[in-house]
Amino acid sequence: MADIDTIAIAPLFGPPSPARDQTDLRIMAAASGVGFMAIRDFPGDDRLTPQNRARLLAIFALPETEKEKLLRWNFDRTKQNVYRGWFPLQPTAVSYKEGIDMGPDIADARTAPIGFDASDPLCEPTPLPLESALPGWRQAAAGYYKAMETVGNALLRSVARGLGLAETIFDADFEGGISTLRLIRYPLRDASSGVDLSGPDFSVLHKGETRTIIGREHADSGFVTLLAQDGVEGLQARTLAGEWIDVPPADNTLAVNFGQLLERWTAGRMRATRHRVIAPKQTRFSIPFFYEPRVDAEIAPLPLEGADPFEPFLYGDYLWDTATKFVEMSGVRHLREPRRAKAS
Ligand SMILES: O=C(O)CCC(=O)C(=O)O
Ligand SMILES: [Fe+2]
Repeated sequence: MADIDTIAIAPLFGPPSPARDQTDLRIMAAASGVGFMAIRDFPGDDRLTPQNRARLLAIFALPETEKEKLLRWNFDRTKQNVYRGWFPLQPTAVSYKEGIDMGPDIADARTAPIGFDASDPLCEPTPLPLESALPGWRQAAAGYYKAMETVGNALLRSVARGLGLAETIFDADFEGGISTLRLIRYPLRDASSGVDLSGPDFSVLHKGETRTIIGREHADSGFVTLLAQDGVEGLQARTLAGEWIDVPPADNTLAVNFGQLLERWTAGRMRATRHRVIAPKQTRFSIPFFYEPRVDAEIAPLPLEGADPFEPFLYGDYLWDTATKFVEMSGVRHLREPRRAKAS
């Protein structure tokens, strides 16, 4: 049975060394094999203590009226924001979760970072709770965002080296990136919500026990996802052989999976692994960080031997196409036109 490797990645933050080469190899093996790994031992890993996670997750304790102020347009037509902000529980959806999506503006007060386009919903500002409602929360979220960007950068270079490419090959595309920090709460599903939970969409057998699905099977769309689980199990990854394996939570550790963009970019050398969440016996929280390029990055074939060429595309166009298929983004697809017309 495939296992998920836990890799101490400190060597990635130092000069070239045999230990760094070894780390690159392990990351490459995880990315091209099961497509999941766990990482620990990196700058900012102290942000992943139970106490520091709790500071970010305190947003869920806000009164409903405060959370409603952060809703997106598809859930509240009086709002302007369509991409960033709050998504509420959708009782009849397979994914039973609520939360918030936050962009780079939470960590960088500059109004026009590189690649920024004010007319693009993918660059819109994040609606945030008032400082007085949650003192210190904004600062904690900004610090967390920056720490994850640093980890993402280090993985980016490791992936480049692992592919045998110049380690800086991706750098320019990620300067001014539009990564998303998401906070998720999965409450216990209300049995009286009118959904028949017995169907195969909604429940699976796990170690002889029937478990409800609360996070629908999917692959992430971006480059790499850095996921902090809050001590409660439930996350599962699908192996190449098609079996589901548990991705257990661990303090000061991030579960890492690779996204569809990376899979496409590397002609399948790195795997965008499908994953899902099955319901634990208590409320579950998680903190994914989707590490992403800038909105106007042109994704073009890499100089990889034997890789099939593809038509270059703009990251923003690809992201909109992919992201608007997720249930929390339903109904917004028509609000953004591709920035580059497809060659016909
Ligand atoms: O909650 C989790 O552990 C997984 C979340 C996830 O897969 C996602 O938000 O893309
Ligand atoms: Fe995911």
